[in-house]
Amino acid sequence: MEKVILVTGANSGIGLALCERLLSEDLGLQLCLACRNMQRAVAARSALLTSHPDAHIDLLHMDVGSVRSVLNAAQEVKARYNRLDYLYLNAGIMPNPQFDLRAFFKGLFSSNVVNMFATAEGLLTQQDRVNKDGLQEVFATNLFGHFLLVRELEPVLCQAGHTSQVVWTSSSNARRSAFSLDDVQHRLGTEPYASSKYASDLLSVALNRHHNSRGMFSSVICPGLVMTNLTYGILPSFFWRLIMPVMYLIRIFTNTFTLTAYNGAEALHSLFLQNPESLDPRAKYHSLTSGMGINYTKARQMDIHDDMSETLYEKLLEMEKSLRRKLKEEEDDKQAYRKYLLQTE
Ligand SMILES: NC(=O)C1=CN([C@@H]2O[C@H](COP(=O)(O)OP(=O)(O)OC[C@H]3O[C@@H](n4cnc5c(N)ncnc54)[C@H](OP(=O)(O)O)[C@@H]3O)[C@@H](O)[C@H]2O)C=CC1
Ligand SMILES: CC(C)=CCC[C@@H](C)[C@H]1CC[C@H]2C3=C(CC[C@]12C)[C@@]1(C)CCC(=O)C[C@@H]1CC3
Repeated sequence: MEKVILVTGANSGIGLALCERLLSEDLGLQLCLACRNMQRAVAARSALLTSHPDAHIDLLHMDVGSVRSVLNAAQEVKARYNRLDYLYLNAGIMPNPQFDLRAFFKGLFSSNVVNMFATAEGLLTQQDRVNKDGLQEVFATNLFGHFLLVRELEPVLCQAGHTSQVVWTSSSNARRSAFSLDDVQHRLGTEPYASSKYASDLLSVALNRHHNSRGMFSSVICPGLVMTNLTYGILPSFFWRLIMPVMYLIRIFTNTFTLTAYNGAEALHSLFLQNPESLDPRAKYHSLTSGMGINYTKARQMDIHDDMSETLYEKLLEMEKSLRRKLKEEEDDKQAYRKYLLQTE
C-alpha cells in the first residue's frame, strides 16, 4: 500500500528538499504538499515532477497560522486519505529578525564562540504581532497551528495495527530560558522564535506520552544552519554569498552549518527510514555536515522536564477549546444574521 506523507511548508527550503529526497528514496509514495500560497505550491509540484515524472503529488491549501484554515485543511485530508503514515510539521517563520552585531563580536572572542555559531544564543531577536485569531503570529504558525493539525488528524494518525510518525522541524535556537509557561505565546519577550521552537520540543515529548499507546510517535529534528528564505530574512543573500568561504571554515568546527536545504533535510530523511518505535522520544535528531561535506544524523538529549511538557500540553488543549468555542459563536452569529437578512427581504 502507498505510504501517505503530508509536509507543511513544502513549497520551499527544507520542506521542498525533503520532498525531493523522499521521492528519490521511494516513488511509491503519496505526497501531499500543504502550503499557504498555492502559486508557490504549484511551482514546487512542477519542480518535483520534473525530476520524478511518475510521482503522486497532491496539493493542499493550508495556512498553519490560521485556526480556520487548519481545521478546513484537516477535514480535506480526512476526506482524501483514510490513513496518514508521516506528518512533517515543517512550516515556520522568523519575522523581522534583528541581528545583534555587538553581541556577535563579543561572542567571537569568548570561549562560547562555537556554541554561538551553533545556536545563535544572544544574537537574534524578533518583532512579533497578533494575528486574526488573537494569537501571537510566531506561536500560532510554528506551534499552535501544527498542534491543532495533529489533534484534528488523530483519526488518520492513530489507527489500530498501524504506526504513524509526526516529525517537528525544531531548531538549535530552541532554548528553555526563552520560554515561559506563564507566557506560552511569548507576548512579553523578544525571542518568539526560540520560544516557539522550545515549545515544539516540549510538545513532542507530551504527544509521545499521550499517543504512543495508540501507534502515533512524535520526534524532533534540527536542520542546522541552512540557506533558505528564512535565513535570507536575517542577512541579505548577497552577504551570505560573500561570507560563504568563512561559513565552510566554521563548519569544520561545528558541523551544524549544513548550509544547503538537501543537507538540512538529512535528519528528516533519516527518520523516514527508521522504525518510529525505535526512536528516542526525548532526543533531538540533528542534521550535521562534516568539514569534508559528509552528511549524518546525530541524536542529542533535549533539555526537557516532564511536568513542564505536560503543563504546556494542558494549556494548549485549553486554548484549543476556547478558540473552537469562539469559532462556533462566530459561525452561529453569521447564520443568525443570514436568517435575519432572508426574513427582512
Ligand atoms: N533555515 C535554517 O537555518 C533553519 C530553519 N529551521 C526551520 O526549518 C523550517 C523550514 O524553514 P526553511 O526551509 O529554512 O525556510 P523557508 O522560508 O524556505 O520555508 C518555510 C516554509 O514554511 C512555509 N510557511 C510559513 N508560514 C506558513 C503558514 N502560515 N502556513 C503555511 N506555510 C507556511 C513557507 O511558505 P511561504 O513560501 O508561503 O512563505 C515555506 O514553505 C522552519 O520551521 C524553520 O524554523 C530550523 C533551523 C534552522
Ligand atoms: C561569519 C558568519 C558565519 C556570520 C553569520 C552570523 C549569524 C548571522 C549566524 C551565526 C549563527 C546563525 C544561526 C542562525 C541564523 C544566522 C546566525 C545567527 C539560526 C538562528 C537560523 C534559524 C535557526 O533556526 C537556527 C540557526 C542557528 C544558527
